[in-house]
Amino acid sequence: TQSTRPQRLLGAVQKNATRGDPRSVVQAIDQFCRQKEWAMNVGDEKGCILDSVVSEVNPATVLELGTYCGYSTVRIASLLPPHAKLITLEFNPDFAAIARQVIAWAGLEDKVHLVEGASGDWIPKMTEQFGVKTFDLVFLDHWKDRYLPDTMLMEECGLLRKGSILLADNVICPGTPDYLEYVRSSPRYESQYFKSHLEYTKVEDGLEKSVFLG
Ligand SMILES: Cc1ccc(Cc2cc(O)c(O)c(C(=O)NC/C=C/[C@H]3O[C@@H](n4cnc5c(N)ncnc54)[C@H](O)[C@@H]3O)c2)cc1
Ligand SMILES: [Mg+2]
Repeated sequence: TQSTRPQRLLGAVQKNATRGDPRSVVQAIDQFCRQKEWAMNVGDEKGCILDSVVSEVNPATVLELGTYCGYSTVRIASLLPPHAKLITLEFNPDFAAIARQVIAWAGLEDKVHLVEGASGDWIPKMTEQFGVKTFDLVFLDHWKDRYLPDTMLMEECGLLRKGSILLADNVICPGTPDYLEYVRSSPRYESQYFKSHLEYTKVEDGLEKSVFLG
């Protein structure tokens, strides 16, 4: 039977990356996506912006919405301080299975909790299930029409505190117009746009960093 693109991406990691070396896992995926098959990872260019925000925030608790194959999960987890926790939500079981193996190849299982399920169901359960009071950093990279409802849900559930950072991928391409309008016009957020390109292409895209003001 035919393999899937995520399965071929995992194969490239297992073939070209060194076990326990997150940077080599990231490099293997970027090489696969540039030379073999495009895939919707945040990529190397926007990935550098993601890295700089993670390093600046130095978060103890991170939520990622939309794991896909675990590329950004590995980038983020590799920069976390000891005892920090990254919870990543993925509702497609096939993608979740691939991501678990990519995260394991990088040797980051202890820092990552991959939850198989939908953000709308799991955001309200974060505190009771994982003992998380608030998130220091949230990386949004799931279906683009879920960014706004999930942000409002996180506010309602008290998961954001004064200074929590939301970092959103693809605010230009594919685009998240309702989310962008909300975080840029709401007095409860201070937003900043980081211009970049759609992963592995010359098409404009960017990340929006929004600080929750409480
Ligand atoms: C027109 C066009 C098409 C594609 C592109 C290129 C392009 C570039 C990009 O960086 C992109 O992130 C995307 C994109 O569509 N990303 C959607 C990513 C979803 C992943 O998250 C999972 N998921 C989706 N909703 C949920 C949810 N509620 N709870 C839990 N997991 C969820 C899915 O199971 C997938 O694992 C597309 C650009 C332009
Ligand atoms: Mg994306």
